[in-house]
Amino acid sequence: MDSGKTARQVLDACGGKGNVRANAICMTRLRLELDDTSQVDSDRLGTLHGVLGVRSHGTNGVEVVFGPAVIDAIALDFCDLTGLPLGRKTAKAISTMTVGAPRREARPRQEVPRDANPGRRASYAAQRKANRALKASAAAQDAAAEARTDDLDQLRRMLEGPGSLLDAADAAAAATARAEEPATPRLLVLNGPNLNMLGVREPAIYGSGTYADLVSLCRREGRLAGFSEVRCFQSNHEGALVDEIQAALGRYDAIVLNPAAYTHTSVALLDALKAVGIPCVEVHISDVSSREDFRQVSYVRAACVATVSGEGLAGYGHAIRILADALDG
Ligand SMILES: O=C1C[C@@](O)(C(=O)O)C[C@@H](O)[C@@H]1O
Repeated sequence: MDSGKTARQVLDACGGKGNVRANAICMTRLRLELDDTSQVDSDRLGTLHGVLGVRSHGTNGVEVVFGPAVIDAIALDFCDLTGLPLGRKTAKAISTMTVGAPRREARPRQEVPRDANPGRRASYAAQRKANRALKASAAAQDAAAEARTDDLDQLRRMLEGPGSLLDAADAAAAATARAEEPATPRLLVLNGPNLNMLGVREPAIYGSGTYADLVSLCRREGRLAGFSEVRCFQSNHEGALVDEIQAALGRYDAIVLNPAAYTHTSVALLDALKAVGIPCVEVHISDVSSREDFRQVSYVRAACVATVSGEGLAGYGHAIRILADALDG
C-alpha cells in the first residue's frame, strides 16, 4: 500500500488541510478533529484502499479505521501533510478532545506561511520526530484499551487472520479453482537394481540402450500418451523403491515398474503396490518366461494390471500406453 497516497486521499475526502484541526492515532484509527464535518465525503472515504470503516465521533470528530498493519504509516504521512503534531489518544482522552476544545484558537499556526517562520517549522519537525519515537509505546497502550471495547476491531478480527471469514473465503476460492482444474494424469516410472547399468550390463540380454535412453523414451512416450508429468526413479535398494511407491499416493496416477531382481523376491514391493492402489504395469526388458526357473516367479504381478515382457526398452512405451488407456476407460 502507498501510505502517502492514501493519506492524501483521506485528507481530500475530509475537506483538505484547512479543515483539519487535530490528528491523532489510535490502534486502528486515524482520529480527526475537523472545523466542518459537512465537508467530509464519507462515501468516498469508505471506498479508499485500506479503509475498513468510517464513523463520526463527538461534535466535530471523524474516525477513519484502517488495519493495524498500515495505520502507523498512514497517520505519519497524514500529519506530514497537515503539518499538525500527531496526537496519541486513549478512549478517554479523545472524548475530551472532541467535546471541549475551542474551534479556532487551536490552529493559529495555519495562518503563518511555513517559509516565513523557519524556527517554527523546525519546532514542528522536532515535534513530529518526538511523536514518532513515542508512537510505538503509545500504540501498545492503545491496543490494551481498545481491544476491550472497540466493535470495529472485533469486526476486523472476524475479517482477518487465521480462521477468519476472509480466510474461509480464500480457502473456498482455492478449492473451487482446484476443482475446476482439468485432470492432468501423472506417471511414475520405477526401475530396480542394476538397471542403471543398462548398455553395459549383459547387452546380449538387455540390449545396448542406456538408462538415460530409457528415461528419454519414457518421457517422450508419456507425453504422447497424455501424461502431464513423467517422473523416472531408479534404485538398487528395495526400501527406496517402497518409499517411492508410498510417496506416489495422491501425487501420481499410474506406475510403470520394472522391479528387476526384486521381481522374484519382494513381498515388500507387492504390499506397497497394494497399499497405494495406483494402477501399475510390470515391465521386463528380457523375456523372463524363457529364462531361469527362479525368474518365473513374480511377487508384484498380483498387484499389476498387466505385464509386458521381452520387448526391450520399447516395452516401457507399451506399458505406458496400457496405463493411459486404462485411465481413459
Ligand atoms: O534385473 C533384471 C531385469 C529384468 O527385470 C528385465 O528387465 O528383464 C529381469 C529380471 O529377472 C532381472 O533380475
